[in-house]
Amino acid sequence: MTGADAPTRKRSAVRSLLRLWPYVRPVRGRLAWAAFVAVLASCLSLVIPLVLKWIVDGPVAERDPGGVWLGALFLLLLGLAEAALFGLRRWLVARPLAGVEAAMRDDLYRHLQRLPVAFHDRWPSGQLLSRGTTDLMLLRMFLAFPLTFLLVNGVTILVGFVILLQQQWSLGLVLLAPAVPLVVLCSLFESKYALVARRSQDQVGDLTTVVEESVLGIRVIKGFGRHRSQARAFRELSLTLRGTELVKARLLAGIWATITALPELAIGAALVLGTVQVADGGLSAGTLVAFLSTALALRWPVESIGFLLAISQDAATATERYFEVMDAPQETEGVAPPSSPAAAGRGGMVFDAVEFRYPDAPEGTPPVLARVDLHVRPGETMALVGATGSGKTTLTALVPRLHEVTGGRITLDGQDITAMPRERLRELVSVAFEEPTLFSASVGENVLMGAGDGPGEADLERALDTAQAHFVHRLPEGAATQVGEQGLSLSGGQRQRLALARAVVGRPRFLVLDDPLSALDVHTEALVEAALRRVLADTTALVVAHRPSTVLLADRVALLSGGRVTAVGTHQELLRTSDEYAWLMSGAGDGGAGHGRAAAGKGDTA
Ligand SMILES: Nc1ncnc2c1ncn2[C@@H]1O[C@H](COP(=O)(O)OP(=O)(O)OP(=O)(O)O)[C@@H](O)[C@H]1O
Repeated sequence: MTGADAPTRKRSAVRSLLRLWPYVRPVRGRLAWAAFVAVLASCLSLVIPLVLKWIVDGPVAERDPGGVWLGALFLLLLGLAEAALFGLRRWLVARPLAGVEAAMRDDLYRHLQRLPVAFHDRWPSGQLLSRGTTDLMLLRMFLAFPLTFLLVNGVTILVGFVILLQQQWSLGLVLLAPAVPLVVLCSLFESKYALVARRSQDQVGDLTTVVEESVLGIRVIKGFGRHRSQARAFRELSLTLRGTELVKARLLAGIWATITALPELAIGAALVLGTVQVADGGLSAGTLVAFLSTALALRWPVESIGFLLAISQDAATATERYFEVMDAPQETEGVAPPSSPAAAGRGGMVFDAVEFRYPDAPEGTPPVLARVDLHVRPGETMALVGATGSGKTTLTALVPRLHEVTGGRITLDGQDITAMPRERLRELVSVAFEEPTLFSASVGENVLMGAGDGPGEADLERALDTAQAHFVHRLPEGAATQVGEQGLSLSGGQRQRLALARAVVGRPRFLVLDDPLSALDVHTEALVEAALRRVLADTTALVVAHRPSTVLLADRVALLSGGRVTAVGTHQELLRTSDEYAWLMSGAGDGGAGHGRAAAGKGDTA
C-alpha cells in the first residue's frame, strides 16, 4: 500500500470517526465534562454584550459613574471566569487523551506483531510507521480540539442566534442569510479536502519509507556513492508532498476566506439597517451595541468552522488508515487437514506433498513449491541444496509457519503443524536466517530471546559456546554489551553467530537454519557444526547449504529443483547420481558452492 494506492472513493468522515468510540468510551465522562465546561465558557462570552447593553442604556445614559464601574467590574469577572474555564477544559482532557493515544498505539503494535509475514512483505514499513506516529497524533489533536469545539461552537452559534433574534428579529434574519450558502460550501469543501488529506498522509508514509531505507542502507548508499541520487529521489517525493500540502492550503484558504467574508457582509448590512432603525427611534442605542457585540462574539465560532472541519477530515483519514492495518486478519491457528497415512506415525520432520504459492504471485505462474516430499529422520541433519531462487528459504519459512502451506502438510514427530498452537510450534522449532537480525539490546538479551523465561546464565554460555561466539567475552561488557540498531556495530560473521546462539539456546527439538554460517570461514564453520552435533544430538535439523563444507557436515542432502525434492542421499551418492547436484557443488552453478565465499574469505574468526 503506497500513496498511489490511496482510495479515491467517497467515504463518510463521521462513519470513520465513529470507529474511535471503543477507545474514547473509557474517557467519555471526562470529555463530556470538558465539553460542558467549554460550552459554559463560550456562553459566558455571550453575556458580555448583554452587560454592555445594560451599561449603555443604564449608567451611561443616566451619567452614573458608580454604575459604569460596577459594570466594568462585572465584565472583568466574566472575562476571568471564561479564561479559567477554558484552562480547566484543557486540564480535563490532556491526561485522558494522552491515554487514548497510547492505548491505540499499543494495540497497533501488538496487532503488527501478530500479522502474518505475508502482510509485512506487502506493506512498506514507512507506511506502518506513519500510521503509528503522525496519524495517531492527528487523532489526539482531533479529540482534544475539533471534537469539542465543533460542539461548543455549534451550541454557541445557536444560543447567540436565539439572543440576536430576540433582541431584534429583523436584524437577526439578515445575519442568518449566509447560513445556507455556507452549509453548501462547507460540504463541497469537505469532500474535496478528504481526497487531498488522504493523498497527503499516504505521501508522508512513502517519505518515511525512503528515510528509513536510506538510514538502514547507509553503507550501500555511501559505498556506491549514491547519496546524490538518493537525495534527488527524496527531494522529488518531498516536492510531491509539498504540492499536495499546497493544494490543502489553497482549499483551506478558500473556505476560510468565504466563511469570514459572508458573515462580515451580513454584519455590515445589519450595522447599516440597525443605525437607520436607531435614527428612526425604532431601536435603542444600547440594543444595537449589544446586537453588534453579540454578532462579533459569534465571529470566531463561525470562522473557526472551516479550520475545525479540516482537522476533522485529517482525523477521519488517519482513522481510516489506522483501521486499514487493524482490520488486516491476524495469523490464524489453522485447521489441520485429515491425517495422512504417509505422515502419521513417522518421527522427525516430514514434508508430505507440500505445495506453496506466494499470495501476491502473478496469476498463471507455477507455485514456488509444487510437490515437496521429504523425510528428515529424528536426530538427523539434512542439508537442503538447490539453485538460487529454487525455493529453499521459502521451504524453511513454512516449518515455523511464517507462511502457510497452500497444499499438502508438514508434520513434526507425526503431528501436523497446523494442528498445533503457534506458541507450541515455535517452542519446538528454532530458526536462524542468513540475514541475522539483532535488536537494540544487550548481546545476552538478544540471544536469550530465543528461549522462554527459563534459560539463564549457564544456557547463555552454552549457546555462545555452541555458536563459537567466544568473541562476546572480549566485548567491553561481555554479554551485557549493548549492540546498536540491527547489531551494526558487529561484523557479519559475529552477528550470524549470535543469531545461531539464539536459535540453539532453548535446545529445540527441531532446528531450521537458512544458510546461517555463510559469513564464517570454513574452519569456524566446521567448529560450529561439530559443537552443534555434540550439543544438539537429539535435534532434527534442516540446513540450507550453498557450499560443500556445509553439506559435508550433514547426514544426508536433499536437492530442491523445479519445486520438488528430486534427489536425497549422502553428498557422495548425489555427486555420483545427480548431474545438477554435481554442477551446483562444482561452483559453476548460479548461487552454488561459491555462494558466501566472499564473506568467508574475510577469515571471520574473531
Ligand atoms: N515474498 C515473496 N513474494 C513473492 N515471491 C517471492 C517472495 N519471496 C520469494 N519469492 C520468490 O520465490 C522464489 C523462491 O525464493 P527463495 O528465496 O525461497 O529462493 P532460495 O532458493 O532461497 O534462493 P537463494 O539461494 O538465492 O537464497 C523466487 O523466485 C522468489 O522471487
